[in-house]
Amino acid sequence: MTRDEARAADARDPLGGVRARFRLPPDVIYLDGNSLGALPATTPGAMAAGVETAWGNRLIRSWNEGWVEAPRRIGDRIAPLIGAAPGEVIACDSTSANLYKLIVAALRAAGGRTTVLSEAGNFPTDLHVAEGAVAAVPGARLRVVARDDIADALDADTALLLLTHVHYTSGRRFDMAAVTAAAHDMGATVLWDLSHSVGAVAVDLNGAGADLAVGCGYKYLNGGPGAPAFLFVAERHQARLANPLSGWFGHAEPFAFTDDYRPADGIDRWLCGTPPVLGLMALEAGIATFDGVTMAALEAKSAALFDLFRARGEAAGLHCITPVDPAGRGSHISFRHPEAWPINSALIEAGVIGDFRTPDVLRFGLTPLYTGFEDVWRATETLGAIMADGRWRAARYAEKARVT
Ligand SMILES: Cc1ncc(COP(=O)(O)O)c(C=O)c1O
Ligand SMILES: Nc1c(O)cccc1C(=O)C[C@H](N)C(=O)O
Repeated sequence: MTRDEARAADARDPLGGVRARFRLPPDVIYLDGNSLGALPATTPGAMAAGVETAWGNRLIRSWNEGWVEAPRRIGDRIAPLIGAAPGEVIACDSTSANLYKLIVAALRAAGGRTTVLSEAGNFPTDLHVAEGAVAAVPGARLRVVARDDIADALDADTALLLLTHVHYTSGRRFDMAAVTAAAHDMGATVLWDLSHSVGAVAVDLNGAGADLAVGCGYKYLNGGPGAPAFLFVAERHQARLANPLSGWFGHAEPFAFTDDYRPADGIDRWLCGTPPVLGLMALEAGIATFDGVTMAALEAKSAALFDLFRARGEAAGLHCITPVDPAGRGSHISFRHPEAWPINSALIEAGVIGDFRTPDVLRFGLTPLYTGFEDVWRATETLGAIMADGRWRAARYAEKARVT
């Protein structure tokens, strides 16, 4: 594809107009929306109004004017993006905290089964939180096996299978329906981490018979740094699972101010403390960037961006580690190169923002709401130039940053 052909592809892209829903700096090509989504154009105004009017003028009255329902309202807006029904999703806490709540709850309801099974190389917080969660449930243990050994490791003691749907480095995607069915055949519950899936690929939790899920608000949902996360509990599990973080916002009647804890019916019981209202405002504006956009359209564009990136990245001398089959991957593309760190640093200096994942992965987010074909063409042109002229060998690119 030539640059003109990339421009032509942008001109006929049905999602081309959606880019205007974002404020992107003109001097960079942003390919890290899989880690921190771009700023939606409406977010500054929504936040300013929320601060000045709702907080500044309406003050505490705002709790009854939309604030207290925000976790549930926003959960219901996330639901269609992940194949969930209204009342099955709530926006709250961080992904890590939501993992803890659901892992402990699932273990306590597992009828004597004691094992949480997960994948070696899963996103660290999933394994770290699982380690802490099993320590909180007497007799429970965490078993971590290689991806290819998961099916065989499911057994009569598996209480919970904890997997990340789209892997954060390789981008490999599990077949949610098949894995869920295999776990159910063994009598286990499944908890899916959708952090790299929500807003990136079509997810059909109920179609797959999924039990539990969590996911991030600040990546493809464009909710802003540290945005509230979300959790999903299938309707059929809602009455039997208890939130171990039994805070007052998950109480049936928080404002009855009782000494005893009585959980709310339905998804509201997964709240713990006072919702972070300002963060929820930004998350709501982020989710609105999906209005009128189908996941099928996003997936189709992501696949086309991927093909262009892969061909030109490999031509530049990098080895693509993300599966070629669109059904087997998410919406980012990763390459392996022993000098991934300095190459990524040189790219950032040249205005192409992707990221590095230890030890040797270069990762680029393809976010079809605001990434175009010419962006990919220019980014890979820059990558090719950096590889050809070897500028990444300069000493300054070797310096490590605190956050990668
Ligand atoms: C798979 C996965 N789970 C969880 C998280 C993050 O969790 P938290 O938002 O609690 O830091 C990330 C990214 O940070 C992730 O990639
Ligand atoms: N949450 C992050 C942060 O606070 C700082 C830097 C990066 C992140 C990320 O989201 C990392 C991301 N989950 C990943 O897949 O690598």
